[in-house]
Amino acid sequence: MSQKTKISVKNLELYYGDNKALNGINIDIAENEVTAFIGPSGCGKSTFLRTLNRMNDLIDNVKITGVIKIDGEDIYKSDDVIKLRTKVGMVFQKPNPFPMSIYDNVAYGPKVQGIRDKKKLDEIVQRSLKDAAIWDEVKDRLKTSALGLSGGQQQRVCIARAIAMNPKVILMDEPTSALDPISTLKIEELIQNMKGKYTIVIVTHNMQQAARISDKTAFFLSGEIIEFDNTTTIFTNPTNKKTEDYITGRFG
Ligand SMILES: Nc1ncnc2c1ncn2[C@@H]1O[C@H](COP(=O)(O)OP(=O)(O)OP(=O)(O)O)[C@@H](O)[C@H]1O
Repeated sequence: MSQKTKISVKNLELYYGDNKALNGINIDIAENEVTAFIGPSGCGKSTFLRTLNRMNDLIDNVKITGVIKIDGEDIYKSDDVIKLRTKVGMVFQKPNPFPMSIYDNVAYGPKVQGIRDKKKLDEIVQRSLKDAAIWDEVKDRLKTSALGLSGGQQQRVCIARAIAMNPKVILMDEPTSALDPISTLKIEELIQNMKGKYTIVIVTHNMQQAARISDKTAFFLSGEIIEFDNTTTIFTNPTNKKTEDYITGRFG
């Protein structure tokens, strides 16, 4: 497994107005691994995840200080947010396919990028749906609406839509919290199969899920990272008493 740093964060602070939501965040996220963020509600996991592709830029009154580098480039120094979001894709809590066909959902991004060749688009759609482990279920109904799929299938189409942009990093904000256990298992298997090819950062409320699928885990509390280590260490032998209290269910 590669240990190269993909995302390096130094002294990150984030304010919503006067409210400090992230405080002194320092973390190096390894390339092609799965990194999980856990912690109680409101501790800043989603806020931090959103800083990694500048989604917080869309919110009024947000102030960010510190440095986030991806592949050594300061992402807040560049004006090209579109390029950043192409490289750093995102999958949300609730499956949010566009109200269009399965094919068009996946081909949408590549078309916006200027790819017009039908054969090339067919290839991208097929590869992305295969990589998202949903090809076999949808290959005979590509032209039907994505909204007609089950929630779990919709979420895999959304993952295919992210993959179609050829990202290097995929951010997932509680991607299974709206899904049933079987769909959750399929997404977890998919995440396992995607690592090695993508750097995946996932926010999850489900500690068993973090333990099952991630290589590294960061435990957040009140806008700070309390502990960050190999997932097995966090769950079996944490250094910090607060981590231990959280993972043993004493609070949160
Ligand atoms: N758009 C926003 N405007 C103002 N404050 C916000 C905004 N989004 C989040 N916050 C605040 O920032 C803090 C961190 O929220 P965040 O959603 O990042 O936490 P979280 O750990 O992801 O929580 P949850 O697990 O419940 O999703 C909270 O106090 C929250 O109220």
